[in-house]
Amino acid sequence: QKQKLPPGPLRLPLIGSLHHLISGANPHRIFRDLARKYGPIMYLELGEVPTVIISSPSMSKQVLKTHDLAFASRPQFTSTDIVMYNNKDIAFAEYGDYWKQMRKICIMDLLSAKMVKSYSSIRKAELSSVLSSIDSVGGTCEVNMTEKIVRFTSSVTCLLVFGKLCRDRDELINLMKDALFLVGGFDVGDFFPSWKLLYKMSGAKSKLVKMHQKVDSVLERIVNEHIKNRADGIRGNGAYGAEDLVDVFLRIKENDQLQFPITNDHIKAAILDMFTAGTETSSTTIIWALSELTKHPNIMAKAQSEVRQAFKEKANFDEEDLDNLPYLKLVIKETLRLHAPSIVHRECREETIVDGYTIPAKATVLVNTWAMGRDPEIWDEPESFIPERFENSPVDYLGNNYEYLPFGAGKRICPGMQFGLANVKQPLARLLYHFNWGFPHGTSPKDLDMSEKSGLSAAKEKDLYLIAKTDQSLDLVL
Ligand code: HEM
Repeated sequence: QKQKLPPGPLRLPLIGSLHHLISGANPHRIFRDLARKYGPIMYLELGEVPTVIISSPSMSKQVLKTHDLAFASRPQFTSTDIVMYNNKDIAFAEYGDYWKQMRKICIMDLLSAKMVKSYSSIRKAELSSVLSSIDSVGGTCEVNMTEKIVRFTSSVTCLLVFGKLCRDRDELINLMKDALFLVGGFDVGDFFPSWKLLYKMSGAKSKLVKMHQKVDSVLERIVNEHIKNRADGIRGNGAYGAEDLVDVFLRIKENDQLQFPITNDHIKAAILDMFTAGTETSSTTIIWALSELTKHPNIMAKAQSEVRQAFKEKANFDEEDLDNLPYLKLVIKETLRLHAPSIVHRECREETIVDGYTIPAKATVLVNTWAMGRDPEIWDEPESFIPERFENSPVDYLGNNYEYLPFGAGKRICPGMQFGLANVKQPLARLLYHFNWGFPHGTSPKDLDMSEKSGLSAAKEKDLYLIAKTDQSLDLVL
């Protein structure tokens, strides 16, 4: 029987639909514009790779719920294969028993609610140091808030993963940043998997291999230090005496019931996931929220008044109290509508019929969550930042509302959701509590550039510079 592929633009010989991507615009915008013409399930060929773009809630539900199992794999890229130890991590692993084992460890042992709570002291201490550094500028000079926030989320991840053994933190953070950059990029060879020579010719492969060797030697050294400490009877290398994530893995490694025994490579790959999947996503959300708040002074005033009221006469900034900030929660939800990671990547495991169309096995399936977050068919005034739209609304980010999928949905939904939200909520609350915010001299909210970078996390392209004046009348110290 002849396949009926979804509709899509004309494909050129050899390059298929790749010419649509050469304009340099962000892929999520290009796909949104094409979908307006060809519909919410659209077929492209990016070089040799059959690709299906999904852009509506009902089609997303088909892919992420009705046929969840058929779409539970990830496309495999040269870059992740090299950097992630042959995709031995969680985020890029193919669907199968190995991924199931690693994901279970991630959910039960690394990112459970109990563990997320136990990371609170790390968050608090790192945040205090960021706040003091902002305060030290004294409200006179502009502060690069992008730099401060990226440093905060990377430091929290470093301490969480490597504990006290995270000695050369700056070096490690920079190294991870480089590795992340390489993983985020497409290589031309990924579009032409049968042309092996292209990988070599593009030069990207040798760059990746060199970077991987550099990262690997640092990670190997740190993992081995943990192994030595364990052999010497030191069980908790964590920043505050408990286990760090490498300790947790080494403990699990000793369990001989595991279907796939854990090696150093598995540990290093999972560690890299914490940086690639967890760090930029959290910092991007904080930066966008702060940008939207400073751009909208009325919303800022409302959120700030809620935070200051909630912590009035408190002795401490306890994480439990952050649950009593309903307006801040709406601000975060609205930020995640407009500025969530742009596209959810999946791979079709077996030929599947969706809405009467054939999705071929091995096709890459991209759910354009960014486009749905701004679809005028779904949202009133979709381009405006209105936290109140989520007030008394049942729509949440738990993966059941297919118009709003900041953490994805189904089998591969983000396992770091609670950790990510904790990493976003606390810094935002404290930044609003302690400081009054303004724009650098001569600029105003309308000058704030809100364009995004290309890339999965849809981060803000230009760094956010603000003036932060410490409000001396408040009870809590930095
Ligand atoms: C605001 C913060 C975050 C956002 C918006 C976010 C978003 C996402 C999205 C959209 C996916 C793809 C889901 C899918 O395919 O359906 C994902 C996957 C993933 N995320 Fe997050 N994430 C965040 C924070 C974190 C954190 C803090 C961690 C861990 C430290 C983390 C670890 C992961 C992992 C391991 C995966 C892959 C899961 C799998 O393939 O089974 N994320 N995330």
